[in-house]
Order: sequence, then structure tokens, then C-alpha cells
Amino acid sequence: MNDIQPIALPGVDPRRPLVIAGPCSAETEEQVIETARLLAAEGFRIYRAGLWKPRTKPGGFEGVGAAGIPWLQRVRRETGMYVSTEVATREHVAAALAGGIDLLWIGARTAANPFAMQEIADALRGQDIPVLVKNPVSPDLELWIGAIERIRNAGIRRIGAIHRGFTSIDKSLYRNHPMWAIPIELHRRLPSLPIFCDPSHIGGKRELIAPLSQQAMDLGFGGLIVEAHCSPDCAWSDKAQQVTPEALAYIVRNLTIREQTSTTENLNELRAQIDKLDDELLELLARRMRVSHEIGQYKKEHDMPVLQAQRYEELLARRAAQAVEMGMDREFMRTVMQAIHEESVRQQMQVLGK
Ligand SMILES: O=C(O)C(=O)C[C@]1(C(=O)O)C=C[C@@H](O)C=C1
Repeated sequence: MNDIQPIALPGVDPRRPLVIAGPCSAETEEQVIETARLLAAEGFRIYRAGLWKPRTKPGGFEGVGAAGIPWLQRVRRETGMYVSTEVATREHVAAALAGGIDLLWIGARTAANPFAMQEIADALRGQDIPVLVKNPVSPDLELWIGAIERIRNAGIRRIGAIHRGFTSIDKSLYRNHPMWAIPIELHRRLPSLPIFCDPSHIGGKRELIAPLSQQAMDLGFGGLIVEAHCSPDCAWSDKAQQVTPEALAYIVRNLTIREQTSTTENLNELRAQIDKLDDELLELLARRMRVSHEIGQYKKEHDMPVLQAQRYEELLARRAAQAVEMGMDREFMRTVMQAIHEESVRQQMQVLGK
């Protein structure tokens, strides 16, 4: 997939962040036009508005559908902005293409369904339009890459990914957990694919748009897709996470975009320290595995099972608490200990199997 091209739109500054902004849903012609006018006045160039809204439960506002396409055409005519919307079926694609929509995105629930993705990809075959694919609701990188691959296999070359976070049971801070490791891994696997952050859906609240956007910039994301509404508190959907165009302009203006890639003597010295510490870590891990091997031998001779659940539980709890005291994250340490234990168990299984 190294033939993926940037989302270059004539007349739009290609420097990051490329910002796509607009209301969650197109509600009325007035709201669509008013929001677009305010955004254009702040210098935003790419407009978004959902016409077909996949709602979790029936009864919510499901969008105005194709009736909103002439409103987006008016946005284009009157503000000069590019316009974009979400598509979830072949009929949506056909209506959007016939209506001259400039950019399409595919939602998280659709991206999770290979049949729906294939249907959309087939409807896009032979077209030259930028397409952005949101991450599936579950943290499944392969499914996300698969969805992107289907679009690419249909001949689309200007493709981007949208990171909108992942469904999580714990809604205390985020509406959708960012799990940054997943878009980081996506970038490692597909370095030419631009990634857009959707801080509105990750955060679910307007206060989180600025910090999440900054984090995305610091992780090298190419763009942002953000919900903005002329009157957020009156929005028909997702009102808590929408901001006014003025507030969005303020947030974007205040982002720090760090682009420096050259290193200095100082950084090289610090990296040398990291390399040395990693050597020591590996040496220690190898020593730990050798001891684990010996325990495996003992277990074989004494007919003991490999998994010692109580001992494992104790060491997980002890090291997680110790990590917190040492200024590290509890969950991080649990993940490290789980990985070490998994390898230790695997090696002991081999000893028992010999
Ligand atoms: O304590 C043991 O019995 C071990 O084999 C060591 C070890 C570990 O790697 O820490 C490995 C497997 C057990 O489930 C518990 C702990």
C-alpha cells in the first residue's frame, strides 16, 4: 500500500494540521450555511456535515439524508469550501458522487463490517475522490487496515485514516478510549497514510478537544476532523462535543506544531544512555528466563503445573504497586509483567514437553 497519496486539495495549505470542520449533523439549511460561513471566515477550508447518521439506538435524529446535498452544494458555492460527508451504503456513495461532494469518510461501525466496506469500495471503483476511513469501534488494527485496503483495491489513492477512539466500558474521561498505541502502530505499518484525529468523538466533551488535538500533533498526525456548530448547545446530536467555529479557530491557532527532526549532541548522549539501559534490561530478562527454565525443570520432576495462579497474582499486584511508588503507571507495569509471565510460561511449557 505504498502508493497511497496525500489528501492534497488545490488551494488548501498542505501543512499540518489539515482541518476538516463542521457540524456533527446537517440539521437545517440555515444551520449548515451559517456554520460554514463562520468557519470560512476563520480560514477553514474543508467542511464536514453528517447527512446519514448511524445512531446507536433507534429514535435519535438519523440525519436529513440526500435532502442535505443541495445545502452542501450551497456551502461550496457561497464559501468556496470543500465539502465532505459520511457514507455507509452504495446508495449514499452514489448520491454523494452525483452531488459533487469533494471528500467522503466512512464511519466506525461501517469500517467494522467487511461486507459494508466492500459494498462501498465497489461503489467507489473508478472514482478519484479522497476517502477517509475511521477506525472500527473495537481496537482491531487488522480490521482497520483491511477496511483501508478494500478502498485502495478499488483504485482510490488519496486515502486517510481517522482515529476516533475505541469503545470502552470505562467512560470516566473519554467517550471513546484513544488507545494511542493503535494509530502509532498503524503509522508504523503504513507510513505514507495520513492520519486524522477526531478529538470530538474521542473526548465526547468540548474541553478535551484542545488537549487531544495537541497530543495528536505531538504524535505526528497529519490532520484533525472536528465537530463545530454555529450554536453548539442547540445541536440535534452530540451537543456536548461541538464547539463554535470561533472556539475551534482559537484551539487550532494555539496548537504547537513541532516539526524538528535533526538531533543534537545532547539528544545523542541521552539516546546512548537509553541504549545502554535497554542492554541491561535485556540482560536481566534473559537471566530471569534462565531461572524460569530451572523452575520448569523442577516442576517437571515434581509433577507441578506450569501456571501458579496465586504466585502470579501476587507478583502482578506487588510490582504494579511498586511501579506507582516509582512514578510509573500501574497499568503499564501490569502489561509488562503480563508479557514477561507469558514468555516465562511459554518457555516452561517447552521444558515440560521435552
Ligand atoms: O513461580 C513460579 O512457579 C514460576 O514458574 C515463575 C513464574 C514467573 O515467571 O514469575 C512463572 C509461572 C507461574 O505462573 C508463576 C510465576
